[in-house]
Amino acid sequence: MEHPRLILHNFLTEEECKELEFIHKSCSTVGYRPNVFSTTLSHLIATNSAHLIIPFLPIRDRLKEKVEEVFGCEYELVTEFTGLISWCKGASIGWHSDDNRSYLKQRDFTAVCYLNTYQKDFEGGLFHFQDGEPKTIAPLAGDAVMYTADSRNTHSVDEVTDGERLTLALWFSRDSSHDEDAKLIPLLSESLLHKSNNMLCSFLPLPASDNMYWYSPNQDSHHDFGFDIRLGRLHALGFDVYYSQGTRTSDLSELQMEPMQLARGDYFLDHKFVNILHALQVVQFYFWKVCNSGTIQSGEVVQISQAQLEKIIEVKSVFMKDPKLAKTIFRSLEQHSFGSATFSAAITAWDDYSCWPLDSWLLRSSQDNWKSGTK
Ligand SMILES: O=C(O)CCC(=O)C(=O)O
Ligand SMILES: [Fe+2]
Repeated sequence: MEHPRLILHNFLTEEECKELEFIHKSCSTVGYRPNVFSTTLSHLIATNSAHLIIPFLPIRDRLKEKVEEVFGCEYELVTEFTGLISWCKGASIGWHSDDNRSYLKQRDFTAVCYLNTYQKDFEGGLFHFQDGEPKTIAPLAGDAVMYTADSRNTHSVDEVTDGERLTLALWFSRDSSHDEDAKLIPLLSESLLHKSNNMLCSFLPLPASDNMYWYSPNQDSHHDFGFDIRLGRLHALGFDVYYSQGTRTSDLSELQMEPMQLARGDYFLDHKFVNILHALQVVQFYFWKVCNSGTIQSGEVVQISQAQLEKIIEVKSVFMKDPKLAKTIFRSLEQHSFGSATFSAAITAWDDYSCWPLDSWLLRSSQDNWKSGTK
């Protein structure tokens, strides 16, 4: 093959795409390029969200097997990197091959799964190969593209002009010293060991350092411009954030660890979240699982007072220097409806989702999903 590559339609189900989208919109941090956001497996473990790596594992194995088969690999590959990557308005990448840096030479194969769809969820963002066929790929949720990481597959991605273009990206290597599992397993056992007995079943997120969540239009982590992406995502979905103690005593890195409440219009949702990351996870869970069920009833809400409103505005002035920009960056082309009663139901459902019994986890980790990391 002059240009070893393959496109597979419907490689992922719609449900798999939606679950990964939920994880990304709950947990992403600022990425390695402007207007790009990423969620890595090590980040999920480090933020006490290890249960969220589970949906990745079977997909990762399926992809690796497919790549080995398609490219006729004679020995087993290792997964070098697995991550969710989203490109928002303004993101693009010029012609390159994926092994074009000295520290990327171990990358032999690339697999990109599209988790959402061109002209439905975002505008722009077409993928092009420089030579050979197919030349241009319009991302379609569920499709996977696989290619060798060398210069036979030089490619580019057009600038995204609206919405958020989301992919699951993996790189595979022949060099077993670059196996990402070898890094993840110690992190994972550490994270599980530190859970006290009565916490075994619940994963409450622990935010990473606050600058990992700070979007800045010109890539410096300057807190005078840009916004906190957790608040930005909440804001784009119509929520404000309330800390009962206000912001006077805390800076951003302290505040992100504090319990808080969500506000919407002139009322509160009557629930205390352990921190802003927890609130974001529940909100994203709601929009993934519940909001499409329709009926909007009034639920448990509390009227906001003037003094409380002032605290909300204060939080915004710390976390969001540029609210308009946050809405542009995280604009969804889909419309979302919201019902506070169905939201209460989502809080309970989310507790079940984030409750991963340790026994079955350990059982699973000793089985084939992790075989390459433990051999
Ligand atoms: O998202 C894509 O379609 C490809 C992205 C890419 O080329 C890269 O991350 O190296
Ligand atoms: Fe690339």
